[in-house]
Amino acid sequence: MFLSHPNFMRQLGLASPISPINPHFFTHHRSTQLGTLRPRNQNHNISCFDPINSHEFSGETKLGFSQRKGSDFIVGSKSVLSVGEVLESDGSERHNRNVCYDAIVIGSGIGGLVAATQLAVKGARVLVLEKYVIPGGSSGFYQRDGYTFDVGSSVMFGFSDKGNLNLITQALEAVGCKMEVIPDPTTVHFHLPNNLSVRVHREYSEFITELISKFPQEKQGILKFYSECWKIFNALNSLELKSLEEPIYLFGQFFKKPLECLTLAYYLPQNAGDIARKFIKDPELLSFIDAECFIVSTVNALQTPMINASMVLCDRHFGGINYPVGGVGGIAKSLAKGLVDQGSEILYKANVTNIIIDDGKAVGVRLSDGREFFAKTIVSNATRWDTFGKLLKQEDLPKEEQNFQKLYVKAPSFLSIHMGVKAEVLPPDTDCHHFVLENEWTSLEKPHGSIFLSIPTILDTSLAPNGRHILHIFTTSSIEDWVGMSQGDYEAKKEHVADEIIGRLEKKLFPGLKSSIVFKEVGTPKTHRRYLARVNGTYGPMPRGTPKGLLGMPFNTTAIDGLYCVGDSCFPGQGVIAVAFSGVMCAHRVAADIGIEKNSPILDAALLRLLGWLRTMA
Ligand SMILES: NC(=O)c1ccc[n+]([C@@H]2O[C@H](COP(=O)([O-])OP(=O)(O)OC[C@H]3O[C@@H](n4cnc5c(N)ncnc54)[C@H](O)[C@@H]3O)[C@@H](O)[C@H]2O)c1
Ligand SMILES: CC(C)=CCC/C(C)=C/C=C/C(C)=C/C=C/C(C)=C/C=C/C=C(C)/C=C/C=C(C)/C=C/C=C(\C)CCC=C(C)C
Repeated sequence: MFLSHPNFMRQLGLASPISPINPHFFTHHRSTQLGTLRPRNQNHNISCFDPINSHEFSGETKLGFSQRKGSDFIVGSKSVLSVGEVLESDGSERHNRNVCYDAIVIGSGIGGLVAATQLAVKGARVLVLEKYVIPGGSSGFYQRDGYTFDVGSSVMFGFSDKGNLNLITQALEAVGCKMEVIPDPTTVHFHLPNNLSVRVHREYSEFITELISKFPQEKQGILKFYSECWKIFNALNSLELKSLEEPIYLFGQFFKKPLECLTLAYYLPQNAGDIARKFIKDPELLSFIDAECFIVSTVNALQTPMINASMVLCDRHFGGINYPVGGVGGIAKSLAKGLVDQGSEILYKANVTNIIIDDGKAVGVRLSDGREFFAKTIVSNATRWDTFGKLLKQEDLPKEEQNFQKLYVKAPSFLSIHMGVKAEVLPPDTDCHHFVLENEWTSLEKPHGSIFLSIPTILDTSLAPNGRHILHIFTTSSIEDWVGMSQGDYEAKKEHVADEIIGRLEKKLFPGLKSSIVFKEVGTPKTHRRYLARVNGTYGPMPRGTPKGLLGMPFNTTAIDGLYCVGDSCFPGQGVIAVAFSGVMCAHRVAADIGIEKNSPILDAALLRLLGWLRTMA
């Protein structure tokens, strides 16, 4: 029912229940029968996913890929039956609790995929269970009428070939993949109140010169604030990044890089707005710093952890923002393929409804169709609210989760408009990414107050038909504004709000925009809730008040033995690079717990107690 719903099909990029996003993906699987199980036939020489000329799923015999139960797909190189299942002589499947994986990962967002691939390369047997039909979650893609749209933002941090913080590049490299990227000369072009226009150039000196030219009286303040960010970024960039919950690594880093670790420990409980106020007095410049933080945290600078702010305000100049050729969706596809190449598996259309607990330990999962899978550890890439509110049927929320929910609320979702427009509507030299807040600084955090706009076809023309550009417009929006109305009212409201937002962009940036539209599709928080399986369509946690920097953010372990969380409701929060780091940390902690990385139970217990205590100070 879910799959055949017309909106669902349209969101997926499927014209009808059987027509594919990517023809190669489905055609080959439909041709395979459950009964025609093929022997394992690995081919590790397959090159990485090429999202444009996509044939990566085309060789079902290459990857051991088969259709199951008429509609579900398991991708893996071992066999078409998963390890927890046994084929009976009558052809039926039964589940075998004795055969199990090292880890089951619920969800294939970038957080889940990085955790899974990192574990797989350490030698673990991993099964990823994804509710949707392709990997990536909010970093996925969909195709329509010759356009390839990124589901979420197109601004990719951590995708350079430099330093230690290029976590997307490293995650791909770990599984033998490399994607071609296009350097973005401008991270974002701000269009702000009082006609303040600032371009964040790739070159740090150009950006600083431009900002100082707008606020000459604050030259020293600007230099000091951004230098403080560099101090933190350089400290981060000097560390080997692994689990901060694993004492042998953590103490080892303190021993090897004491100054850098102490720098990070010092800034861990601090927020960017407080530090900016030490050096800057001009209220408009402080509002600009708010906008700088808002675009990556959906809150102002006073609520944005200084470590996170430094990470993004510097990486954009250090490694630069780089866009993957063929679209953001190629990252998840490459990781999923890399996972399979390592001998692990991914099962699509696998909706986990329960985490199975045995004697207080997470031991397996149950799907909506009744199938069960078992593993030594369970990693949830669903949000913490979904994990503890839906997948675990516990009466009492563990104390740690109560604390998390006391400190953090669900960040709003987005209204997103994906459009195809006639190319001539864009003036020459239009930047790829824009942030628009026209009149009042006070509207920054209000629903629909500010507008994000990405035009990825400025960088990669292959994403749209000839003579067309993609405009991906989004603005924060809450689910409360979209529920409790008839379907007709809902559709009318979507059209009305989208028209208003497009009108604002027409006035501010592109005269004639409305009449240049050749394709338009509008998604609301309900769309995000439905297709990303995220409660209220939220894009992660947002501090309820003023946080103590990152101190209150939970890491990956949970109060349930054997259960870990990964993704944006874990340290360090929202963002592809942030969830990639959460995946790296999670894989390291899980690997230590299952004995494939060094561990020390005594130090573990001491560190976990210390971290728990530190969080209570947040
Ligand atoms: N430019 C950018 O930085 C950018 C772009 C896109 C996304 N993002 C970020 O990515 C972050 C989210 O990444 P993430 O890895 O935490 O998660 P995600 O929401 O992207 O992916 C979670 C995946 O888990 C699946 N899932 C959830 N519940 C499930 C269940 N019960 N059974 C099976 N599958 C289930 C979903 O279908 C989804 O594919 C967001 O914070 C967003 O900021 C950032
Ligand atoms: C443990 C203890 C207690 C202590 C110790 C000390 C130490 C050693 C520490 C350490 C630490 C660390 C390592 C940390 C780390 C961190 C990190 C890595 C972080 C990161 C972060 C990131 C982020 C936040 C990101 C984000 C991003 C985003 C969100 C993005 C988005 C985008 C967008 C939306 C775009 C826009 C668009 C337009 C404008 C159009």
